[in-house]
Amino acid sequence: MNAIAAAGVELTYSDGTRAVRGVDLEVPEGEFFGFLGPNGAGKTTAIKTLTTLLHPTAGSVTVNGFDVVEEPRSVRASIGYMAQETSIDEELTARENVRFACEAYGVPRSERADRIDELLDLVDLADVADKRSEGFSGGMQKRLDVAMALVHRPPLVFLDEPTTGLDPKARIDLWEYFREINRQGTTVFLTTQYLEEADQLCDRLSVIQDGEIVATDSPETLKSRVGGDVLEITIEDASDEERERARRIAAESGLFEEGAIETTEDGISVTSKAARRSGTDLLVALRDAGFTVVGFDVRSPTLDDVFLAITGEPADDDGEDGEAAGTGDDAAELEASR
Ligand SMILES: Nc1ncnc2c1ncn2[C@@H]1O[C@H](COP(=O)(O)OP(=O)(O)OP(=O)(O)O)[C@@H](O)[C@H]1O
Repeated sequence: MNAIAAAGVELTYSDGTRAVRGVDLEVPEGEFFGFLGPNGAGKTTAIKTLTTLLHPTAGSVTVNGFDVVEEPRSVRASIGYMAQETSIDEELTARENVRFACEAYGVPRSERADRIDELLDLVDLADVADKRSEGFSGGMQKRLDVAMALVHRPPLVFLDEPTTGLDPKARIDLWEYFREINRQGTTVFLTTQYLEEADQLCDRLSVIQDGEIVATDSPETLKSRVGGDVLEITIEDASDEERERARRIAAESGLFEEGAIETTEDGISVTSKAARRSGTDLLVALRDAGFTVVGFDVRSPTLDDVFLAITGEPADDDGEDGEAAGTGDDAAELEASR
């Protein structure tokens, strides 16, 4: 069975913003599925629609076999949801927070103590179980949030940008817990703006841009669409003419038969399978043509490169930033939907 099945889902806010436009989605049970997109792409709106916090303006969604509009209570009882904003009470200890979540989700009293220990252990907070969560680092708070989302052993858990704002170490730690949850059989639906996160964790992912899914595939396949690594070269005197001259030299060098060669703000970029192999040859060709190269970098494709390759446009070309508008009305949305 599919854990999530969405067809033609639209979500238009009351001010007319079409945040989700015709999303079709199927997530089989057991999958680690990602929703990848830049700020304001519609990830949070989509996740709130799947978790019953917002009503779709059109289309249909079933989650664990329940219709999100007809059977919202059954949907909620069968999912865990870790929102972007933490749901922990800083006045309470880690254990008290998880106990509170057990009460909220109706975990039978006799099972609570064991469940709390098991979950605090899973997210490595057993040692600080009886400390007030006030002093917890961002990463510890997120881990506690994860534990609280899992108290009722949901077969499906939604994680909305769970590692945004964390340092790299805390992020990598969290990934391990997410993997473990998935290994134990829980379907995971994760939204993220980080390609690396999606790459590390997801079996499959959809790329969302301006409310529409523009690609769905495994991370490997998506990255391969970029067509190789990205070589970035910075030149001294990066006037329009000089950047264009450098671009032509790269294009005519014969070093990169397949791939894209473009001017950038301060030089050129080459996206090609041969980027690593032939990068130094290009440096020599540029030097011979009188250029002074002041920067040189070969890197794996990033989210922006995937976006560029898939859509032909940089990820945030339209300059939209949904963060402020996206978080301001959460309480009202929750109220309205209950
Ligand atoms: N309550 C709201 N009312 C009107 N427009 C909204 C509301 N919430 C979000 N939007 C708009 O809907 C679009 C999608 O926003 P959403 O928060 O879903 O994106 P996101 O991909 O989750 O971004 P972020 O990474 O910033 O959370 C944006 O254009 C945003 O400005």
